[in-house]
Amino acid sequence: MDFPSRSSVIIIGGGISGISAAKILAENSVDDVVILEASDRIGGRMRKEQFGGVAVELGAGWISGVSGPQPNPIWELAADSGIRTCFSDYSNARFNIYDRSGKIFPSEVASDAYQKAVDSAIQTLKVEEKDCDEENDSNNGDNDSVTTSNFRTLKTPIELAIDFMLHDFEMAEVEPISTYVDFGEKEFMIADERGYDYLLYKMAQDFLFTSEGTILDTRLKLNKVVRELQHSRNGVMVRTEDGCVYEANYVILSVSIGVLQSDLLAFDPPLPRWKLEAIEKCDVMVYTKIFLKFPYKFWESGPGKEFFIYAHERRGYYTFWQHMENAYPGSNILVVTLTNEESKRVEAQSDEDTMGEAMEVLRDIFGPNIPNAIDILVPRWWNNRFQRGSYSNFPIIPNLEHFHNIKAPVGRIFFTGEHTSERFNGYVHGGYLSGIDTSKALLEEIRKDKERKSESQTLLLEPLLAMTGSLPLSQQETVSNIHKCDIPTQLYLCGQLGIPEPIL
Ligand SMILES: Cc1cc2nc3c(=O)[nH]c(=O)nc-3n(C[C@H](O)[C@H](O)[C@H](O)COP(=O)(O)OP(=O)(O)OC[C@H]3O[C@@H](n4cnc5c(N)ncnc54)[C@H](O)[C@@H]3O)c2cc1C
Repeated sequence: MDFPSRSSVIIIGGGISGISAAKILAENSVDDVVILEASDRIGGRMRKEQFGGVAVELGAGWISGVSGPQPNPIWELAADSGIRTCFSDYSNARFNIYDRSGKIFPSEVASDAYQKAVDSAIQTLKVEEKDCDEENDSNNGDNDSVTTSNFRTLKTPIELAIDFMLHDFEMAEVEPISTYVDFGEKEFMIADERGYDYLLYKMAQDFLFTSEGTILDTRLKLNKVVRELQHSRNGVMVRTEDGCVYEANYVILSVSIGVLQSDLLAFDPPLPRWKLEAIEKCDVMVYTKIFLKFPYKFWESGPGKEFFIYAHERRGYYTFWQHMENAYPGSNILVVTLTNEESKRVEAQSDEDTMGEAMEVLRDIFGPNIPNAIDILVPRWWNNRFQRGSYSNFPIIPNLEHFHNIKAPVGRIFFTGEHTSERFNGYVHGGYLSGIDTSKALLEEIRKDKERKSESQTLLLEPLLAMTGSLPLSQQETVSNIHKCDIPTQLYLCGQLGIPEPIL
């Protein structure tokens, strides 16, 4: 029988949180860490793909909050790696709202609508705050039902505009206000052929890759879909879909909140109720960027025109558009962002149908004579079983117990990932910082464990040595050398010698 390979720590998932966790462990001399990654690459939700002649970011694309006194740490990593970025300001989108006849809302209407949306959002916050106070009331899972039901039936232009601002707020809901408080407001977009995930490869180059750039497969195992985690007496057994078994003293689980909510992973013993509740309470946002390539540019691309909004009665229907001229001049690519139910609907239909719908919208805005798109790229984050959504979305009013429980370890399984970041959930920097925090917590646990072991070793030795004289000579030698053995071996010897095991 093959024994499972054993290491100090297994990290499940090779996104930014898993890689930053591995880096901290490597820097602290925990050398036998193994990363099991389900897909054929590292990066997770940082993912570029070639489309229309350029590298587009299907997942994370922006570095948020780079203008505060203390910059977002990802901004520093980007600067160190020399990755190209460009300034991107979607706040101007509110002045480029088109109705279905292609007319732009007057700027006073847009400003007024924006103010009303802010007021309404504040109202919603108050309702959420009240809900939070009544925490134990049953939750029907429809957090924004007040907002949605109030605005779905409104039809006048100004009300329609408010609705689209609220949609924008919904998208922004994932951006905890604390990000701006800490790091400042400005956002930069990745505009580099190497992609956002290049930062991860740079970060991992010393411990996951050889100097020639090939993967150190003792440390990083790709295409390993973990299906089961089983606590054993002094570690965790991890089983993958291809039938392999790995064992470690500890596991860091960095899969997304969507995966935790799905049935991809089985736990033995099952996760405790408090953990399951925390996982269930966390919303998963689906956010989809659809890329369309055109033979030539027919949209405006001057200052303040990077983003535009389409106002349709159906909220969130091909609402939020961006051209890629700033990032990739001459690429003739438009991006439209969908969220939640619209994302799921579009994921379920053919790309051809999606292209047809998007073209209809663009013809409403720019008239019938614009050219057809020549290519489309529709990422499917919701249907990807290694993601099941785009990012976590906590209620705006945070519940500290919830945050505590979502990241708290269960036995020897430690949890990390953007959803475990109290302040920056939903973000790349949330993932990055959570990986660091989790590794530090694990290092502390390893230190305490060592202390406990040396105490219990003494505990074990004392009764054994006291008995030495009464043992036959052949066994006395075994006992005098027993301190050289690890605890499991000592326990085994106790059994062999008929000495009762001390309670450790
Ligand atoms: C469309 C989109 C746009 C975004 N835009 C931005 C943005 O502009 N700025 C920003 O800061 N953030 C953005 N984000 C969020 C950001 O991408 C994430 O917060 C961050 O990348 C999460 O990192 P993570 O390590 O927590 O998780 P992940 O990147 O999801 O890493 C988890 C890893 O676990 C692996 N895995 C899953 N299940 C298993 C299993 N059973 N066995 C083994 N491995 C498994 C996955 O394949 C994945 O590689 C965006 C995300 C999306 C999807």
